[in-house]
Amino acid sequence: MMEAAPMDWAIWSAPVHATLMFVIRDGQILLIEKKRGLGAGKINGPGGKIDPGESPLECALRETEEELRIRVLEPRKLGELHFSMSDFPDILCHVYRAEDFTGTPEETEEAVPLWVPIEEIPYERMWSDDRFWLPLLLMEQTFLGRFVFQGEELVWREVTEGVTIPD
Ligand SMILES: COc1nc(N)nc2c1ncn2[C@H]1C[C@H](O)[C@@H](COP(=O)(O)OP(=O)(O)OP(=O)(O)O)O1
Repeated sequence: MMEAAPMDWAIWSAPVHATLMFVIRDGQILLIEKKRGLGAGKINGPGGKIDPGESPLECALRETEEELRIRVLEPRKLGELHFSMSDFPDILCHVYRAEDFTGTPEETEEAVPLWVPIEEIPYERMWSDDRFWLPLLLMEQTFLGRFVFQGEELVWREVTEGVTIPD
């Protein structure tokens, strides 16, 4: 892991904005096995890219409904992830947590739902940044994560907790 940031985050901006949604209930977290798109084959939360004219919250709700057929209730934004990528446009990702939803998670063309005990989160099957911020979301702490990837290898990271997160 490099010591100094390999880029100037003060002037960084992302061409792609996206979302992730994590539902936590009864000591378990609702994850997906992603069937297509960026990160296909990995375990992640439901989510996706923000459409033109859509707010981050609207996107997180829409993507969760499209991928799992559930409607999340009272989500809270807890974090932001800034990804500098080598072979994909950079991404700013808004991260939400919720405890309740309507409907029953079901497999779709995009995702397979997975309920996992929070002590058994399969980080080895997830993007390698996740282990550095998902524990904060589980503790209901806010966070700003900045990550530099070369391909799928995480080469630099910085995670700040307890920050004020914009909507
Ligand atoms: C680089 O590290 C990442 N880590 C994590 N945890 N999640 C990531 C990372 N990079 C992207 N993501 C998330 C953000 C989004 O939820 C998805 C990517 O969105 P996707 O490409 O699937 O967007 P859709 O709009 O659903 O796809 P289509 O364009 O195919 O409709 O991954």
